Amino acid sequence: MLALARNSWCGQLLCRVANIEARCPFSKSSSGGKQAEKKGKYRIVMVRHGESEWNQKNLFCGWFDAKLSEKGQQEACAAGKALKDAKIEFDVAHTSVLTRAQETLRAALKSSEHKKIPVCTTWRLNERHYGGLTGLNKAETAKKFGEEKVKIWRRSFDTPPPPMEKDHEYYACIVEDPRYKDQLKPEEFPKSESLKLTIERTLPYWNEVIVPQIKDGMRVLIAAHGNSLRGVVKHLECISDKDIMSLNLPTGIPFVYELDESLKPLATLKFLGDPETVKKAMESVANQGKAK
Ligand SMILES: O=C(OP(=O)(O)O)[C@H](O)COP(=O)(O)O
Repeated sequence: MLALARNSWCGQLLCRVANIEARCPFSKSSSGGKQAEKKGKYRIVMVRHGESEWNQKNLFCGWFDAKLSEKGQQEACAAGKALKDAKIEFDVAHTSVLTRAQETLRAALKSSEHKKIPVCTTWRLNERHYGGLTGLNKAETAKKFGEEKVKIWRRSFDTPPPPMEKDHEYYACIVEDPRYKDQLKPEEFPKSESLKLTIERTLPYWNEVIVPQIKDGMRVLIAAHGNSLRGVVKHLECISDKDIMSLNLPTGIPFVYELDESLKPLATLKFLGDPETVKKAMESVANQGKAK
């Protein structure tokens, strides 16, 4: 069953050839000083895309296909430089179907002067579907519904935002996007997703496509989104449903996991960036839901 599913997902992947230190302040164990980094049997690197035009305007984005802002493009190039400085190379990359993640991947690989590698795209790495909130300003939504409510919509584990109905301004451009035609039946299309639901469709791809590649010794890079990556981080680090609420991933700063033979992280995620910058960027993401 799983093997079949794996083949079918692989078949659906749009694989193409692309031309393309700081510790995480989130975890107590991440604040440590200058101990030598332990090297794992395997390594995985992930990056949330650079700032998008909708991140810049502080809008709930989800499956809307926003492009990178100019700052986001610079962040993507800086991510590539950080990877190059850390001498980290890849054999394969995975990304979502959304332009902001793909642009980030392309720019990062280019600025790191990386060799051409296969790039696999899948809707399973898409950002969570933000439902009826899509296109709304986060601060204005907090003013209208209260910061607590917005925090629940943004960060609770299993409360999805209100559904996106057919008359929603962005319904048609998302549901009728031809990139989903062979991947999702109309009835399978999410109307909104909690982190739990996002994990339920991301993890099978992680387990069936990415894990086998890592175990085959391939060096893997994932360029995706704030919440699809929070799901992967939650899974890898076995973070509780409650504690995951306080993880806010910054845009455009790659993070690395050293993994043991069973793919258990040796330590929490390590950002390739200045600790103070990473901390501020994480706080800034958390504060997007404040009424201001
Ligand atoms: O589309 C989004 O995420 P993305 O910018 O990582 O793709 C969301 O709007 C992120 O918002 P959140 O940080 O309020 O969950």
